[in-house]
Amino acid sequence: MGGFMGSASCSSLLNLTPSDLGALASMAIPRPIVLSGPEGRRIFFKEKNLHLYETFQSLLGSISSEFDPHQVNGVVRRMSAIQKPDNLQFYCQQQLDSWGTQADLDPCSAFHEIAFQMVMRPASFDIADDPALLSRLKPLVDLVDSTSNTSESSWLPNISSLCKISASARIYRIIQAEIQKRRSSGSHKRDTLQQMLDDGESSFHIFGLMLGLSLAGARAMGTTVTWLIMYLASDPHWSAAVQKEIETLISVHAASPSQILTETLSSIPLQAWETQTPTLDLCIRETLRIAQPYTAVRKNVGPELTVGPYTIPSGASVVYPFSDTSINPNDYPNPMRWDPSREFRGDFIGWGAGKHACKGQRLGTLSMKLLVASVLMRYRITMGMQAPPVPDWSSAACRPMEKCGIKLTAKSS
Ligand code: HEM
Repeated sequence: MGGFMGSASCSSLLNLTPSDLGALASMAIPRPIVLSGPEGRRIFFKEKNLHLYETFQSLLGSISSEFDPHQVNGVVRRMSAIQKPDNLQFYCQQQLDSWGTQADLDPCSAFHEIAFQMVMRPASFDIADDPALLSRLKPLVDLVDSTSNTSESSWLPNISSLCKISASARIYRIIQAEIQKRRSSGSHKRDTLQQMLDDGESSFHIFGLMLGLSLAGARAMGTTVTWLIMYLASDPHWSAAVQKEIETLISVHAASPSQILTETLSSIPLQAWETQTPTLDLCIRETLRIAQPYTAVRKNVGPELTVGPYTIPSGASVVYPFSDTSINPNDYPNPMRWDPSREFRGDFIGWGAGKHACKGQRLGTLSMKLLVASVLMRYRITMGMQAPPVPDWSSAACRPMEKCGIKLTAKSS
């Protein structure tokens, strides 16, 4: 299977002229309040009147009036039966087969495609198995996602809402067609789409789930796994330690020495992935710290809040940039150095914190481990650089600061 990348731009979806854009840009809304420091962080993640979902509603525009991210939580919980290694490993194998014995990859896209597919798999087997459909869906989700980013949208909600409404409407039509197809085929699959249909959920709720999962999971996972692979490629010590750990896992679980790699990786139980890969866990944690330029957003839905000498009015938007701790030299000396053995002095917020902490942590971690294990066991990875690349914290896409590529060469060739 080849890749399924495509692109859609906001103005091409909406047919906006430059003067439309200018008029929309002039309709600014108040800037958000930025919290920082240990006390600001504590309030941001613990204060019950700071709502995530209220923010979602306003960021996604009017089409999302039925969008219910609470439901995403419930579904992610129900997904646990589906997030098994054998369900996900197939996609790593497919993608790696398409790369053959040698591949020069763009780090900004190669692993994002497979992350999108792995996140969609528990949601709908049909969507994840259809490269053409993924090619149509991913650029639209990317568009909704990019315009949802608070640091990049410059708080111009009028433009971004229009983009979101248009892209969301297209996603809705795609999902609706999938629902019709599943209903009319009479087939009964063991995915979340089927569970929701069996529970009598509306098309709009199913759309909300699909969009919610891909927004919450796909970009974060694509970015993290890309950086994890780039750091391992640049660090022989940690790369060797991770490989050794995976080899041990394989030797314990392989049915026979001749069993093919992909079959063995699929048959390693979830519990073993979760408890017997401490080195990989350290590498993932450090990558989440250094390569996640995320800004969390909330809305104060309660009465005004007092933070030291400051007031957060009712209705105000509040943000917490992860850079406040993740790359703060007081919390992490030499913060841009990737060092999985470092001591964590600040609060680790790689999966968020408090009641909105990531619900896809297990699925995300398992998917990343499977992908890294498949790549490391099959290929030699080189980056052709003296030093590891540096993540650009000024862009939500977290591109490397300098142009670089990932070269994979099959170990057997
Ligand atoms: C490496 C992969 C991932 C990373 C780094 C990540 C990170 C995060 C972070 C930092 C938050 C907190 C956001 C905030 O406080 O505003 C969050 C929330 C969330 N994540 Fe993830 N995530 C990942 C994968 C996934 C996946 C695969 C799914 C589901 C398929 C998922 C579902 C969610 C959901 C539903 C929430 C909101 C939880 C709530 O509001 O209670 N995430 N994630």
